[in-house]
Amino acid sequence: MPTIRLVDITKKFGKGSIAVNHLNLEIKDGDFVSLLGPSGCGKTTTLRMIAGLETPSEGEIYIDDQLVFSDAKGVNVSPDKRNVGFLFQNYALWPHMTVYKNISFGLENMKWPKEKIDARVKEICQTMRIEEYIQRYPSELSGGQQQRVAIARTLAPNPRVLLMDEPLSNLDAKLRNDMRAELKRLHMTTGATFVYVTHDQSEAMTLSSKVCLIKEGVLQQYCPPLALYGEPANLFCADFMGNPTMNFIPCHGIKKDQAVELTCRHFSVLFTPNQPLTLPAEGDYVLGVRPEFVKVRGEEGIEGTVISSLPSGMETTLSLAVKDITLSAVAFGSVDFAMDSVIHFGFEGDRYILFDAQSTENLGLGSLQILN
Ligand SMILES: Nc1ncnc2c1ncn2[C@@H]1O[C@H](COP(=O)(O)OP(=O)(O)OP(=O)(O)O)[C@@H](O)[C@H]1O
Repeated sequence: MPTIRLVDITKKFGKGSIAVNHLNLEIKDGDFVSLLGPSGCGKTTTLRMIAGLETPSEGEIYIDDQLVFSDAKGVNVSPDKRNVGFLFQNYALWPHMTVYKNISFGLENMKWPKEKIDARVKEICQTMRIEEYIQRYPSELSGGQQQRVAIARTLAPNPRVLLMDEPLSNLDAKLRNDMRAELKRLHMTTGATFVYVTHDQSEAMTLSSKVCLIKEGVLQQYCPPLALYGEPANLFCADFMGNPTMNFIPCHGIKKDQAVELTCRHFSVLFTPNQPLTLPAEGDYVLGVRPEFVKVRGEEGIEGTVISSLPSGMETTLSLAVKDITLSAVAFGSVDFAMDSVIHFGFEGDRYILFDAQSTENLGLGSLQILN
């Protein structure tokens, strides 16, 4: 049973500007969904429409099969009746209240009995590992501790759905990592549905069970993060996921039975698709190669010059030039390649992607064989 369903949701601000364009999305019970995309693509607007803080221009929203918004039927359930919790970037705790009071206050407003409130506050403080700060004021806590209190406050009423808008963006890198792990653990233990706005692809990648990648208000792809990484729907999705980013090599292709001979300016390769493809006799393509699939070898393969080599301990990121084509490569382990040295590289496996140069769509995955 889906928890949240958006049906053909559009949001227009003023006259021309369309923030969200005919969005259809089904978020299943217990999912951890990230709304991901560049600044201004409509992530926050989408989250706020689910919460009831923004009114869609068109479409319908269901939460737990209850219709909470419909322009056609004139339904618009108020935010406090949607049984969702929100956590925003500026999670302002009440400075004049202790941690205990910050958490209990909302429950008191909901007319919970006193003993139940007390038990719940203690329980949630234990879950968030903030029991020892229960009598402190926010000013006596670190940023990470304050953030944990804010999460505890949001989770206290047991919302089935937790909506979060870049909740970690004010924290430093180390704390952000700790809080990511905390959120993931929390998602497992509460069994709640999390909807999480971020513009950080690595955050979406590591946290979510599904990623909803949006560009200019239009949904590009909605799938588990590894599927988005390995089988991006188009060039935009491929480029957005991964760091260093995917190599895109423009080429001209001529069909050879099931395979395509690709001429990429300074070298040619034979692309053999994993599944049969229907392709024209000739066409323009973009070959997508993840940096980890550029395999640096001894003396065989395509010749490249090392522009830069960045060993980081576990892996080494290389920038290679094949005349005027620049490629990134990631080699496992700490290997320092000398600047300007000549190396050779090849291709292994079957995760290379053929994109249509015009439509930018992913046509299929396959393997590569160097021809010259
Ligand atoms: N109240 C508003 N009035 C007019 N335009 C708005 C309003 N709120 C958002 N927009 C516009 O709608 C579009 C989507 O905004 P939104 O805040 O949803 O993007 P976002 O993906 O969350 O961006 P960011 O990552 O920068 O927060 C943007 O072009 C924005 O300028």
